[in-house]
Amino acid sequence: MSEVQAMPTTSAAAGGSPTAAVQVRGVSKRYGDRRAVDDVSLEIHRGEFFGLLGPNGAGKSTLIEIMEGLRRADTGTVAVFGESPWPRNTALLPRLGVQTQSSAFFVRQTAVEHLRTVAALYGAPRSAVDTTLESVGLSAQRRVQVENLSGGQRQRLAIASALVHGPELIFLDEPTAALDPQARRALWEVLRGLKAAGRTIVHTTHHLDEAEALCDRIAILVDGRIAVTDSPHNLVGASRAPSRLMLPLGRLDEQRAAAIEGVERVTVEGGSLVLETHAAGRVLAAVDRITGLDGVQTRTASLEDVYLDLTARLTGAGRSGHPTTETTEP
Ligand SMILES: Nc1ncnc2c1ncn2[C@@H]1O[C@H](COP(=O)(O)OP(=O)(O)OP(=O)(O)O)[C@@H](O)[C@H]1O
Repeated sequence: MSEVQAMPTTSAAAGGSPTAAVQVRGVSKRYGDRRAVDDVSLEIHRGEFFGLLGPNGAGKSTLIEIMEGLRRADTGTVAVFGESPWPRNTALLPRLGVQTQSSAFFVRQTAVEHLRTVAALYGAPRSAVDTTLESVGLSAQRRVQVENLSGGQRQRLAIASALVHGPELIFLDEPTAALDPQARRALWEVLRGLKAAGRTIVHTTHHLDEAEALCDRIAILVDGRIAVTDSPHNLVGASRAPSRLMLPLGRLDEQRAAAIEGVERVTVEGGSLVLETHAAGRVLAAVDRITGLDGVQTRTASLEDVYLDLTARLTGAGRSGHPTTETTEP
């Protein structure tokens, strides 16, 4: 993990909210007949770890690219540190770190040469190259040509390229998509270090556990519109998803389990008898009386449950089916 410099406190740019890193107001974007982003408004606070979630094709990349100044919105306004990122705003560039799903590389260079080139383009110190390579776990591959890196290693290099110049605002579009579990967890620690140092992070992911573990707030985008914005904690707390009690098969027959007061559904999943309930305490006590609690596992609602429930309700629903519930501020 590299050393991360704490952010100096900067005054807000003229016209921007002093607490906002990004302000999006009424932004829409069409590709032909396809409305990829539809009247989106949101505010990302300085120092916040903000997650953008949603099904494939929901418009996450389009929205993030508009915030980065890589795409132009058809309508609406975007302010990044109080300034418009479009047309390409060179004053903003050193303050932004951008990893896209199709990051470009100097493929004939080695990993370290590539990162030195990126660092030089931003005027970043050469010393940052080694610490950044180390932070993404690429020190051992520093002399490997970019074209010979594996998919996951290239992805780590793309992340390093977004971080090497110490940006204040970091956009990461599915940064852990191709990473193995260890690399994914190691990147979480890098990102937590950046957040602790006061950086603002905007992150898209399909890993709900990742969003739950890292994000202060998330927005769930469905069909180009924001369905909900809140902290994972609040969303899970307000969830209607049931708790699940899992018993080793053979401990309790299905009919008897279904007869326990408070049990709403009984299924068999991969060697377990699963009892769904909104009265976990009562059902656990009943299970304890019948068979004891040895080997019984419980799982309460997670962000994944909230996400699946929400997207199932909204996907394919008409436009009127989109409640926009901008909720708790951090
Ligand atoms: N350059 C483009 N030209 C035409 N249509 C596009 C273009 N880019 C995206 N789209 C369409 O716009 C919609 C939103 O795409 P976008 O890539 O923003 O979604 P996403 O939420 O990032 O998806 P994923 O999770 O699969 O990366 C999709 O229907 C996609 O096919």
